[in-house]
Amino acid sequence: MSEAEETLQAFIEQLYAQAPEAAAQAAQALARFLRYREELLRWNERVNLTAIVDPEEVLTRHFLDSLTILTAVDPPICRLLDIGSGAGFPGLPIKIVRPAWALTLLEATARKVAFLRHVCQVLELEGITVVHGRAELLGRDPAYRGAFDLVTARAVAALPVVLEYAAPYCRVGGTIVLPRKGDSPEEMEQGLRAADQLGLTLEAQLSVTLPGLDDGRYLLLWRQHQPCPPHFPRNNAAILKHPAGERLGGC
Ligand SMILES: C[S@@+](CC[C@H](N)C(=O)[O-])C[C@H]1O[C@@H](n2cnc3c(N)ncnc32)[C@H](O)[C@@H]1O
Repeated sequence: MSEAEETLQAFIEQLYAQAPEAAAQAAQALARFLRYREELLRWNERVNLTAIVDPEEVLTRHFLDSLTILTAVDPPICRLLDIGSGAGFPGLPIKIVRPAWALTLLEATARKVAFLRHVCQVLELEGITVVHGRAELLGRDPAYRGAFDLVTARAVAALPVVLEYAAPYCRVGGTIVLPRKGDSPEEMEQGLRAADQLGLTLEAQLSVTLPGLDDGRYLLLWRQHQPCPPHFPRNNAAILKHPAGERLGGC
């Protein structure tokens, strides 16, 4: 077993420590991760899904990195939405170790959606909905509005933009967890102003260190303390041109 595999296994075993039949559940989860990696790298040869192609790095930079979200929030049951999921990160690794959660993967790019549908079938996981669509459009649909306990999005957009994508989906009292890296102080400040407009409060900033990779990752944990105002999300042109929290010019 490689070093990265051992680290992933140890992390999974820790997550299952309290569960009955912990060893069997951890072994099943690890087997799913290895199958997931196999499918990801096989598809990636003909469909561009990820720039991370080293098998060890898939385990750390994709799987372990996704699982660190559970160090911030880990309810027994949860409706989880992963926005801009790409090849499934961070939503699908979380689902592998928390199979009772209901997961929705939202992704705008058709080839990634095709991979997500394929890999969910191969992994034989129930309770996953893969949606081909754009966050700023679906966020206006009453069926999705305030319908999730936990919303995640990794590497999707600048902080104020991703907050506007995420807040409309989060129920009051629910949580948004964003894995981030390298936000400037200005982006962070604008994110805080955006949060204010979107009914969110920043509850925690938790640093994350992956094995052999101390590259300044952190999780931002936001609470939806009041409903997201109905005029959000705006259309994408407006979101990108005038991100929420933007300082207005003038004298
Ligand atoms: C850099 S990739 C990150 C993928 C994955 N979250 C990860 O961390 O590996 C960004 C993904 O977000 C998707 N995306 C960007 N904007 C989106 C939007 N408005 N709605 C849905 N998906 C979006 C893109 O298609 C792309 O797959």
